[in-house]
Amino acid sequence: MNDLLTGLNEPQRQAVEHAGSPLLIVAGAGSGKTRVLTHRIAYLLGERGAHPGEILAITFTNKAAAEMRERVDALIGPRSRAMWVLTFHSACLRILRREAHRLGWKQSFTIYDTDDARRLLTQIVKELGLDSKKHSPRWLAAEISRLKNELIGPDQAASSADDARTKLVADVYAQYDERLRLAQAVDFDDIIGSTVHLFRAFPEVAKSYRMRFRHVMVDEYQDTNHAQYTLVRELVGTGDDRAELCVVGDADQSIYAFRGATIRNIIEFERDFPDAKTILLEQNYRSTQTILDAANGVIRNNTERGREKRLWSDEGPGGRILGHTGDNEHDEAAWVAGRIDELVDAGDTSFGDTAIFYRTNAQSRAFEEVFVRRGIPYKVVGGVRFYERKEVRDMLAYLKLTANPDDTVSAMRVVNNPKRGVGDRAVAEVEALAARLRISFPEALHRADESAGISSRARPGIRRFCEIIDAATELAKTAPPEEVLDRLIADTGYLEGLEQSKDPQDEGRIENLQELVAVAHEFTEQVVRGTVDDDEADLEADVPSFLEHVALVSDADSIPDPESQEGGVVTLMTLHTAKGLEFDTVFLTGLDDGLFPHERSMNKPGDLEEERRLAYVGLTRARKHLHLTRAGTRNVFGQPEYYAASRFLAEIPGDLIEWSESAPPPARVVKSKSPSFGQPIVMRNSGDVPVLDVGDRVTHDKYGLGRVVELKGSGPRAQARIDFGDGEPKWVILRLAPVTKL
Ligand SMILES: Nc1ncnc2c1ncn2[C@@H]1O[C@H](COP(=O)(O)OP(=O)(O)OP(=O)(O)O)[C@@H](O)[C@H]1O
Ligand SMILES: [Mg+2]
Repeated sequence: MNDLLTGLNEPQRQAVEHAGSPLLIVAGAGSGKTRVLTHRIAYLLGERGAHPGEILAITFTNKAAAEMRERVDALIGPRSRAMWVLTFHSACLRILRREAHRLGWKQSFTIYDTDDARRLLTQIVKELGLDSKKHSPRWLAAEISRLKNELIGPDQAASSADDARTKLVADVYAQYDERLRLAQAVDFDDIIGSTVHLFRAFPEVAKSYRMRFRHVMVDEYQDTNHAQYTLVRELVGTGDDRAELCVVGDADQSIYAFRGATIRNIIEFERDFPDAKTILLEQNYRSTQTILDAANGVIRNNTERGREKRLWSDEGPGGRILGHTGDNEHDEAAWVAGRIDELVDAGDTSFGDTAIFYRTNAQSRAFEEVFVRRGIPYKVVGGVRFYERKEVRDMLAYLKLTANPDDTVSAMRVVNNPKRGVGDRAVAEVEALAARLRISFPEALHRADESAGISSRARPGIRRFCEIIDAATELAKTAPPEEVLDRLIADTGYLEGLEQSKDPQDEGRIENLQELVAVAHEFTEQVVRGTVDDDEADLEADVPSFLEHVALVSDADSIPDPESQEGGVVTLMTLHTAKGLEFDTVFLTGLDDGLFPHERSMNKPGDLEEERRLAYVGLTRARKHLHLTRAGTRNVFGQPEYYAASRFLAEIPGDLIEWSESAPPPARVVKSKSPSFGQPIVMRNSGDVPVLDVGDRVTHDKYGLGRVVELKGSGPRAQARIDFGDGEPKWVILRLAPVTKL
């Protein structure tokens, strides 16, 4: 059989070979959907004569995109560069940058993230004289986002508004839209919506992309919203010249309803493409049957489901799922840590192949504390992100102004930060000037000197601010982003302020700024080396490209590579981030009713079903060792709160789970080096890690005699791969494993 088709089962092979009509692959978790996409790309290139430039593959995160590219790279080599393997947002941005002029935009338009957008809304709420408690910017942002995801513009929102609430939203939306435009900025939803608009307003542009991308593929299709779906339809077309489309998804894993994702997309797919072929994949290659049975037991309780699926696995039943109810969250975390040590110790898993999932970011803390104490290497994905820190955002605001002189939100953020005598009153005066001349706020700052309406006390500060921005803008024309940042950090006096501060936190802030410069430097290096994306990316080592890179960073991008360090690190993340990933060992934690399912979701059946899908996603990430834990009692604002067991636990057939009592976690006791002493000794400390060479003969308390075949790491990280004569040699961490040299 063809090389590109080996390692695929029959329906997978069909999906890879299918040509012509649109293809929909709906299949459960771990059935090889992503694998099919990757092989399909390779097959298109290798067998069907497609050029890499004709391929557009959409994945959900930048990280997934990088992985897919890597796999294709391994299959076909550097030719893969010309493919577009991107998220919806990166692909649309790339298109928008090229076509900006058609929409009357400057090419250097700015992206407003959630925080920027909320600031702008706060400002609008204030200006419209609304009560921000009753109409919170957060709520308004969600309402506007919902409209945008449905491709409803401000005019349409206004004309269909029929009560006070919808009218108010429409008013704010119109203002918001205008202000974005004035600031030459787009929010995340606009990135998609404007691309759809571009294709609709300029059919010839749509056609040129359709002629270019003859093969369009979308992973995690269940999480696309209406705007994204429409984009795909516009791009692929429905006429004679339509491109080949292949989408893969699982309705049971749809977990982004709050971002407008809807199962409707699968129904619409079959309506818009009546000749679409649907392929089902039923064999799961990831998990043991026990894990699948548990996942099926849970998801079965949802009424809103796609097709009935009968997922099965060839992996055998595997071990039982282990459950633990802690006395509190610290006990829960300690049990998890104990269990990780136990598994790693026995050579049954590595840190890098272990993940901890929870419902909300705040839950990571208890785990971090115990991991630090026990020396378990770990990484928390998400949480308070680097780019959300105040000092980082401040500097990025300065940087954004060098790329886009009309960026109002950024200018308002930093015009008096560090303080330079431009107080609230002066800001209001400049705003009034901007409104009078219908220009952006930063432009009004530049014209403050000509206007009588600006108080003279604020003028020197405004002038200084404009000088700093102008000088950096000039520099940005030729210098890489890290140099511009360096200059800004110095010119603004921001660093000086932090250095002179007595606040101990400010030291950390200085480090964060250094880190930001380092990130920019790394970005430049990557671009120069050409490792970032392809030759067609229009990507340069300049400020706009760097800002775009920063704007599109997502939590999932920082998921550590299992191979990145010796033995890797345990990954902690929310369930939402876990989508599409797999790990040998999984701990699904915090299974307390009110926490998971989240209490906000408990009154609405639709929301509860979404939580259940989230549980299904979590359960199906595990290959071999699945653990379910809860705390029962948790500290909430310093008070113990009692929780009942998550209702999802009761949905898992009882005989699949082996519960341990809320006893202290098994003490880490390692048997004596020489079993004949029979006396347990406490865990090795790093002092007595045995020094081994390849070829040495050893004895392991559990596995018996073995021979060292490979070594890596040193000190407490030293690991040995030992052949015990019973199949694959096992990796053990010498600090932990009961191994003695003979
Ligand atoms: N035919 C096959 N033979 C061997 N292994 C396979 C086969 N198909 C898939 N796998 C493996 O099964 C695992 C799950 O595959 P993949 O991640 O593609 O599934 P998925 O359907 O995309 O899952 P999810 O719904 O979680 O995104 C991967 O490790 C993959 O390499
Ligand atoms: Mg997948």
